[in-house]
Amino acid sequence: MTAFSFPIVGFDLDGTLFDTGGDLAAAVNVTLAGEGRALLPTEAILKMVGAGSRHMLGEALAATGGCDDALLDRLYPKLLVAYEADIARLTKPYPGALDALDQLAARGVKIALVTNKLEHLAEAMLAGLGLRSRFATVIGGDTLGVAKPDPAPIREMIARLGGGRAAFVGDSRFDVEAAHNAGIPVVLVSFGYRLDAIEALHADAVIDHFADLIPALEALPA
Ligand SMILES: O=C(O)COP(=O)(O)O
Ligand SMILES: [Mg+2]
Repeated sequence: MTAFSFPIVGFDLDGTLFDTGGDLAAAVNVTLAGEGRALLPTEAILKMVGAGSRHMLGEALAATGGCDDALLDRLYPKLLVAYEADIARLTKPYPGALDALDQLAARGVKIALVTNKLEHLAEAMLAGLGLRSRFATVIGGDTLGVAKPDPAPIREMIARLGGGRAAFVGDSRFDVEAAHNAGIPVVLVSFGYRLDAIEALHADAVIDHFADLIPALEALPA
């Protein structure tokens, strides 16, 4: 078998490999309820995911009566406690995600997780689902002090995995920009948590199902 075109493939977590929206939305709503705020529908909360959980909470507070830094500082720890307490209750891999990881691993590809979730929460979620061993490395939004769309997490992924040609798979503007800022191509999944229209993001490829991932990676220009 000839070597796969990308010896390193990185994945975003929320809305890409894992449907985390139910548990994220529950934690946001527990936090809003504790403040006497109105609850938000899951679909509204999903549009707030991508730039980290503090940003998500800020948007949720802004949408339910207002937000300032002092309020966010006070409620953010509560959100994290609520989320970690139930981090893998509704969360599950998207259809075909684990198969795609298996197929890449069978081709000798090194697989990374690069998320804007806090690293310890990403680790807790993976441990809760028994899936940590699928990833050669996990880089969170707080691992380097800068998060996607900064290219640093993508560059760190490539460095940790020994260098070589890499591609990234994500669901949001933050993923496309981080990958392109690091100079690597990005495959966008159409089913994740996205505020922007797909066409506005200029991904190198778009897939609707993980069964299409390997052909999409193979079709990317060398
Ligand atoms: O925590 C977030 O807002 C987003 O996390 P992600 O980078 O895995 O999509
Ligand atoms: Mg995402």
